[in-house]
Amino acid sequence: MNILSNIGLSDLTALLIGTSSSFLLYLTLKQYLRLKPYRHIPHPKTYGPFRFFTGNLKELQSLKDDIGFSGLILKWFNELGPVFKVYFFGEIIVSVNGPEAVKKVTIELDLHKNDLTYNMLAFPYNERALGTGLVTEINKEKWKASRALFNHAFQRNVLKTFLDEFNEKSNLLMEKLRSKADGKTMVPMFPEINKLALDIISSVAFGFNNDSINQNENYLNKLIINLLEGINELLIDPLVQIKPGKFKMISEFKKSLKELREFSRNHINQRIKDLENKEHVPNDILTIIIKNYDGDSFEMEDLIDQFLTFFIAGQETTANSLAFAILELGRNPDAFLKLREEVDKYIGCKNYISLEDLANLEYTSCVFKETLRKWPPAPEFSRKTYKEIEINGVTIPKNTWIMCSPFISGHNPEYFPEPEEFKPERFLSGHEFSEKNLINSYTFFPFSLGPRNCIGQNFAKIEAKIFLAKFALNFDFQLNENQSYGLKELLTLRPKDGCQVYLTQRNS
Ligand code: HEM
Repeated sequence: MNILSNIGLSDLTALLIGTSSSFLLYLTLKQYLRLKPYRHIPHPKTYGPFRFFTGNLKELQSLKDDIGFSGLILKWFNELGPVFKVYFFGEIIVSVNGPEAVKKVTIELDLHKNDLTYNMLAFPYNERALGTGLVTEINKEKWKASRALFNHAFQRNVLKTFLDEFNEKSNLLMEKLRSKADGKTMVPMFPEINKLALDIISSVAFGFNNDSINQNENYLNKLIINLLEGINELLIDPLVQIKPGKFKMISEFKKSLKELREFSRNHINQRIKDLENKEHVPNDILTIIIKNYDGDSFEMEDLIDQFLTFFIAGQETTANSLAFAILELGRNPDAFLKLREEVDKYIGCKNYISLEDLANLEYTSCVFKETLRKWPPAPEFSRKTYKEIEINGVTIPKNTWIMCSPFISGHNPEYFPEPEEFKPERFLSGHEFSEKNLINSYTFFPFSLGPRNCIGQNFAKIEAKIFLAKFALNFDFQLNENQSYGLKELLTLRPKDGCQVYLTQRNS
């Protein structure tokens, strides 16, 4: 007789109940032990019948677009203070805030990047995307070697040699915008600025004329958009891979990634060949990298990772911040007039803006900084503790995912009174806040700090100031009142409705 037939229905039920209870007990114990070392760190209120497990998942899942993840953690910071944890299942993130904490994490302890977050950019859907590029390289020694190579290419004296490209691409965009400046055509500025940023990085970093500004739909632009969308989906929903409704998007993602890597490979190979044949090549960032290329330490796939990294890091962030800048200038016409007064005085009718001219544009710089304070495109960055550490008197265990937030700091009224107001003046030298040293590297850090700060910050500042100056010299504008001023927070922070304006050619 089969042994199972001897077991009655009630025995089976008892067995099932017993097994499930043991499993639940096991899960509870596991979660208890996981949370135990963090019990002393406050966390936001949790909701739902399984909140012991799901933690703060419910609030994270019901994020309002207008606030975004950054707005939510700002709310939690205001409720809980400088060090708090957020958790869902076994994942625990400790948010640390305040100048001392930021200095400790980024400089004094120089913590490693957190592999969990950066792996989603490096190898999303088990495909090689940004791979071991500069942003996503976790191994410190390998990262150091590539950073040393790139540092040279991003020095101001090297960037100076690319000013023609920065000017030329901005002029092209101004020309295109002039054709729409009838006061009636609604112009979505974000996609236009995005194309500008793509064309500049293509030309300055990789020496090719992408010309997306003059095209409605650009091949490279489309591939990059598909790539970012795929990564974004994964970041907000780790279960996306098993959802049939998302299969098409994932397949588009994989196809675009393959094409992008192929495009990069061909371009790099061509440049290597041209250099070997002593052909004339542009003295761009790619040439600098290849000339310094050490075959022992870099493979072609590594170079492709870097190529893609610069395309993405160099485009999204700057484009987002410039779209926010136009939105803020539209809502603060006095600031726009001051900026224009300055560019009229120092640039006037010059078509070419030099580094010396840029140095005179102090108010324009302040407008860019104030935009980055309110709307840092990379609103958080994460690190991992490699040993137990103490921050603000709070012990944080080894192997903890730590988060620092330029967004929280930028909205802290202690350093930035009336943080919701757009006041570029607070960054003027001699202003009471700069005098009191309230605004410093540890309260304002949109480009991060320490060894892993943004290598492209000078690049971004040049691009931003040239664009803003030329825009103010050429146009008057009104915002489309019907647009939302909310946030869209995916991989980066951007204006929800993409900054819609009506342009008119300026009456001088
Ligand atoms: C407004 C514009 C920009 C902002 C706000 C910004 C912000 C940042 C931040 C916060 C980081 C640190 C990220 C982290 O720790 O995970 C970073 C890293 C990086 N950024 Fe930017 N970025 C901007 C523009 C650019 C541009 C124009 C480029 C290239 C041309 C660039 C290339 C990079 C690279 C390669 C890294 C990684 C550096 C490393 O780890 O060594 N960024 N950026």
